[in-house]
Amino acid sequence: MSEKSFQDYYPESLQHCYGCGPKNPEGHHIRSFWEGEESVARFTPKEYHLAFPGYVYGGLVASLVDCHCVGTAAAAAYRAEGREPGTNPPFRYVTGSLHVDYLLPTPLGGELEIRARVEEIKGKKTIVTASVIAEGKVTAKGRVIAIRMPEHLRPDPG
Ligand SMILES: CCCCCCCC(=O)SCCNC(=O)CCNC(=O)[C@H](O)C(C)(C)COP(=O)(O)OP(=O)(O)OC[C@H]1O[C@@H](n2cnc3c(N)ncnc32)[C@H](O)[C@@H]1OP(=O)(O)O
Repeated sequence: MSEKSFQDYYPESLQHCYGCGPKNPEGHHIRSFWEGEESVARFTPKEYHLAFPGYVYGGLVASLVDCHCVGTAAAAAYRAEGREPGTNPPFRYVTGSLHVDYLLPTPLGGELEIRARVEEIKGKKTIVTASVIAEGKVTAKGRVIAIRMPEHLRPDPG
């Protein structure tokens, strides 16, 4: 895929996240994009991502919600300022809170779609909600409170 994802605009030093870092060879490489007012990520779990036969491990589902929503918070911050992603100063967010409701078992074997919406931007806090969709059904819903990364956690202050 040639289009740049939200995560491709993270500063290089922050591209190693296990969930979404493009530069983590062992990671999930979650990639998020705008589709109008929603953001979308697509991910196909591997056979070993199972919880019980035929269904996806809930921790993986939570990771998909987490990284997709945190990436959406960063992308939304650029949008709110009318700036292109990747322009300086870069926006960086971490997870303050991650809540997931598992509505149905998520079937293993096909592509999952994670669709998110920004509910609120208030100072350094952004609330993002997400749905995980498999075979046309919403199997999980999530809510993330993403917080602007504090200075002391930044590997590349600026
Ligand atoms: C970009 C990099 C790769 C992507 C990362 C992928 C996602 C991740 O896995 S990140 C790793 C997991 N998360 C962490 O390790 C974060 C650990 N926690 C922390 O560092 C801090 O507690 C942190 C940064 C979340 C908040 O600290 P701080 O900046 O001092 O926040 P603070 O000023 O107290 O609060 C700001 C606002 O956020 C809210 N808030 C802060 N923490 C939380 C929380 N845990 N839950 C809910 N709300 C919170 C506060 O209530 C406040 O809201 P309001 O403005 O409405 O009063």
